[in-house]
Amino acid sequence: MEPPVTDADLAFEHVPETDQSFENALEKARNGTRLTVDDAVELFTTGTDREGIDRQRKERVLEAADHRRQAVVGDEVTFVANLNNNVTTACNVGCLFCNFKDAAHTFERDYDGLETAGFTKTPAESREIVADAVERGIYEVTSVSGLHPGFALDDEHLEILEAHPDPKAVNYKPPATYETDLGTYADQLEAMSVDGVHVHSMTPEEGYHARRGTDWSYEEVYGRLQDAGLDTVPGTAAEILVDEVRDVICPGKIRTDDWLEAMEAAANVGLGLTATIMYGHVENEAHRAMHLQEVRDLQERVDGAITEFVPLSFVHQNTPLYEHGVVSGGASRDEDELMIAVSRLFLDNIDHVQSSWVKYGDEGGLKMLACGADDFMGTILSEEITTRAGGEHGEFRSFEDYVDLITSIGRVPVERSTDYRERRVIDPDDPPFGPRLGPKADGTPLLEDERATTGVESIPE
Ligand SMILES: C[S@@+](CC[C@H](N)C(=O)[O-])C[C@H]1O[C@@H](n2cnc3c(N)ncnc32)[C@H](O)[C@@H]1O
Ligand SMILES: Nc1c(NC[C@H](O)[C@H](O)[C@H](O)CO)[nH]c(=O)[nH]c1=O
Ligand SMILES: N[C@@H](Cc1ccc(O)cc1)C(=O)O
Ligand code: SF4
Repeated sequence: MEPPVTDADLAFEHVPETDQSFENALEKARNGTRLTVDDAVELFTTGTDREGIDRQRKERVLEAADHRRQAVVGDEVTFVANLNNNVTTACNVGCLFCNFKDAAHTFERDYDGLETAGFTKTPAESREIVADAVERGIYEVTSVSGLHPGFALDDEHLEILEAHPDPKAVNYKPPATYETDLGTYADQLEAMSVDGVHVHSMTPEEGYHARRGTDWSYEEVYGRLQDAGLDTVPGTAAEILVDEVRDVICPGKIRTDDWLEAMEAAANVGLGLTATIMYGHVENEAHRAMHLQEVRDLQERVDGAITEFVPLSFVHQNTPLYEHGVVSGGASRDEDELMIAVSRLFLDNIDHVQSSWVKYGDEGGLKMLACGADDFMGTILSEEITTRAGGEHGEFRSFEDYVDLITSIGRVPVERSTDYRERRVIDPDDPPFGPRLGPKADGTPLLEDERATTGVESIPE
């Protein structure tokens, strides 16, 4: 066997070295001049002229980002009443940062090994889960899944894959090979479209899977998905948009150019987008800055279709990267704060920066709202990706939790739709707080149910 790669072995072409100074970069950030990659590197590192993070300089970066947030979006902190309904954990892509996946062969009918800990849902099961949640008042379903070899876009795609001369080469096995029939992407999207609920699904990696073995363009694919009920696309699978980093953490995944092409195509057919970065593993500050540049450029090309930027702090505990000793942990709190702040300052064409309580917890999440973030994610009801990687911040936040948390830092709680077009300011003195924007949202609180009882933190004083 090959010896494991370690931090020390990673000789990247891109390193955090610049001709810029920290003070110049900060001055530009404060006066609103568009930042360059070098400026961002200076801010991320709090100056390449010094080793480690300089706390005083860091505070000045955070303050500049907090001012910018105030100028762009004011004091409102938004969140959405949503549900995560991921369809399957079966995936053979093998990303080394991921513990959401389970080897696809463990889902086959004739597999006789240990029962898989993962799941596959039929379209009918998905529909029931979404219908229950809509009944409780949610109005968005986020659905991201493993790349199950039996998953195809629609019946026509299935026929093409069936006729393929080398199905293995296109990561295809007939759905009948598997214990549970998950239907097609179109079936799942149609099933989840209950009562006009907003369906946020089909990352660029899933978009790629939905066209494998065909000559369809991403426009064709996203157009068909939209017809089946897709409303917006989560910009995950971005990880770090620099191929030398992808080569280490996700060699089986689509490359940077493919990710950008898929996002642009989704926007071209009229779908809204979010964008993410998954940071805190092997990448350095130059990679983070280059990623921000890719996202800012993409936002120009798609004419503002990206509604929010979501920094996802790498959760290391149960992942191959950590278990194989490639990394010794995730991002530090200082790095998390700087990630949010530099995102706010660099991405001058994206209005909203999300603070993820799944990744940072309540206390950490509130801190991020003072470092440039203005959105606090959603109620989600269920969470598998972070939890399976070892995250411990739970799977649910109620509207009561949100109102308590947001008012505790003197900001204004606002319920929003996924695309931010609908907003409702919540009066903290007038409970119950909702949700109220959904088809069945009559203001009744979304109470915690048995699926969502793990690890919900108490609200900080
Ligand atoms: C688990 S995948 C599911 C969708 C699809 N398989 C894909 O890769 O796009 C969604 C995203 O979760 C994030 N993710 C996975 N494992 C993570 C971890 N350990 N820490 C933080 N984020 C993680 C990654 O950014 C990944 O793109
Ligand atoms: N940040 C995470 C999300 N974000 C999704 C949001 O809840 C919402 O769907 C989005 O803001 C739509 O605009 N979801 C997760 O499951 N985990 C996260 O860490
Ligand atoms: N589900 C992803 C996060 C995510 C989903 C949708 C988004 O729009 C943004 C982020 C995770 O847990 O890592
Ligand atoms: S991140 Fe997505 S593609 Fe990669 S292994 Fe996990 S589920 Fe599969």
